[in-house]
Parts: sequence; C-alpha cells; structure tokens
Amino acid sequence: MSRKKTPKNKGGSVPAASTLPTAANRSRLACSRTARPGPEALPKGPPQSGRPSLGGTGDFYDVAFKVMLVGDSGVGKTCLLVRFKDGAFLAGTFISTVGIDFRNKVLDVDGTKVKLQIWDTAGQERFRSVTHAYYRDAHALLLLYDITNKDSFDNIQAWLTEIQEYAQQDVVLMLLGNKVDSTQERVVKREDGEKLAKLFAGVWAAVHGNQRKDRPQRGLGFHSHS
Ligand SMILES: Nc1nc2c(ncn2[C@@H]2O[C@H](COP(=O)(O)OP(=O)(O)OP(=O)(O)O)[C@@H](O)[C@H]2O)c(=O)[nH]1
Repeated sequence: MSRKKTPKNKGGSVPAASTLPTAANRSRLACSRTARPGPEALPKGPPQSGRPSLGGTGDFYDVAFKVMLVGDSGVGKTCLLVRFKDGAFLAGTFISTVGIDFRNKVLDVDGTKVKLQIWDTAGQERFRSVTHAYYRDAHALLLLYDITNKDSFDNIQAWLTEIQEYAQQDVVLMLLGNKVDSTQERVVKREDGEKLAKLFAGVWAAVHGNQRKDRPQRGLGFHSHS
C-alpha cells in the first residue's frame, strides 16, 4: 500500500452560511466547536487507501475511515473526541457544539496506519438537518448516551431511527454509555444499555441482514466508556 501524507491543517473549520454562529451563541464557542459546510471529505465506500484528506495531521496512513459521534446534547461527544485525540479531559463549563467539526487521528493497527476522521456532531435539535447530510459517508457511528441522564438513553431509539434513515445500511454502529465515572448519579443501568444494544442489533440485522451478502453482518455493539 502506498503511503500519503495529509495536508498540515488540523481538524478544519469552515463556517457554513446556514450554520454560522449567531451573536448569541458565538461566545459559547470553544474547543473548535465550529459549524461546517456540506460534506466533502472522505467519500463513501470501502475504506480509503492511502488518500490524503481534509484536515490532516501530517501523518502517513494506509487506510482511512470516517467515524461520527452522535447522541443528545451534553452526553460527552466532544469530550470523548478530545480525550481520544489529545488525551485531555475538557473539564469546566459545558459549551455546546455548533454544527459539526472533525479531528483526524492516525493509529497503528498491527503495522497498518489507520487514519480515523472523527466527526463531532451537535446534539441539539436545531442542528439536526446539518448533521443528517454527513451520515451517508460514515463508515462507523458511535451513538452515545449519558448514564446519568435517562432522557439521553430514552432518545437512543429516535437516534437509531434517524441513523436508519440517513446512514448507509452497512455502517458499523456502537452504543456507548458515557460518564461512567459518575457512579453516584448513575440512572441508567449497564444491563439496560446492553439489553438495548442487543435488541437493536437484532432489529438491525433483521432489517438489513439479507441486503448485503458481500459484506460481513453488522450489528449494534455495546461498549461502556470510562
Ligand atoms: N463526569 C463526566 N462528565 C463528562 C464526561 N464527558 C463529558 N462530561 C461533561 O459533560 C458536559 C458535556 O460534554 P460535551 O462533550 O460538551 O457534550 P456533547 O455531547 O459534545 O454536547 P453537544 O455539543 O451539545 O452535542 C461537559 O460539562 C463535560 O465536562 C465524562 O466522561 N464524565
């Protein structure tokens, strides 16, 4: 596999006219939580082999995947991404993401350089139409809920309906129960998360199982993030 070098800009941010931060919310922007225009990065299809992409890290890579973080506002999508990318936890005041943003990270998996282009979406309802457009190019979706927030768990069903409508049928899905450090405030039991994941893995397989015989069966995995 040939190795390409990505351009030297970090998770790009080009505000879209339709999602430009207003005067009211501009002051809430932080951590590169920026609105972006329509999808133009990794095209859908099999993982990209040695392609340069938008917002590179300057690292070489063999294969690239587009991953999206979705879930209610406040479940911890941005913090998870920042933690994964930079190893730091964003403590302090909660500042909601505006629109959509991404970060790249290259990992070494058994000698193969895997570039993940991870898209952080806004959980707020008003940005939903912006994020819908990005689903169809995603290879994987991480669907988060907050174990201290029952609503965010109850809304998983609605998120799955949205994913079924806008994402590719063979997208890899993972359900994550976030904020497990807040044991005192936990209101969603781990077993309930596992049960939901199993239930929807079954539903997903029943709906999409026979449609792509050329690809391995996808389902909804469950993972509890700490
Ligand atoms: N205790 C705890 N708090 C967390 C964790 N992850 C995020 N938070 C807090 O939860 C709040 C929301 O986190 P964000 O990452 O901004 O949430 P988000 O899902 O990106 O929200 P939107 O951008 O509105 O969609 C912040 O105050 C974080 O500090 C975690 O693992 N544990």
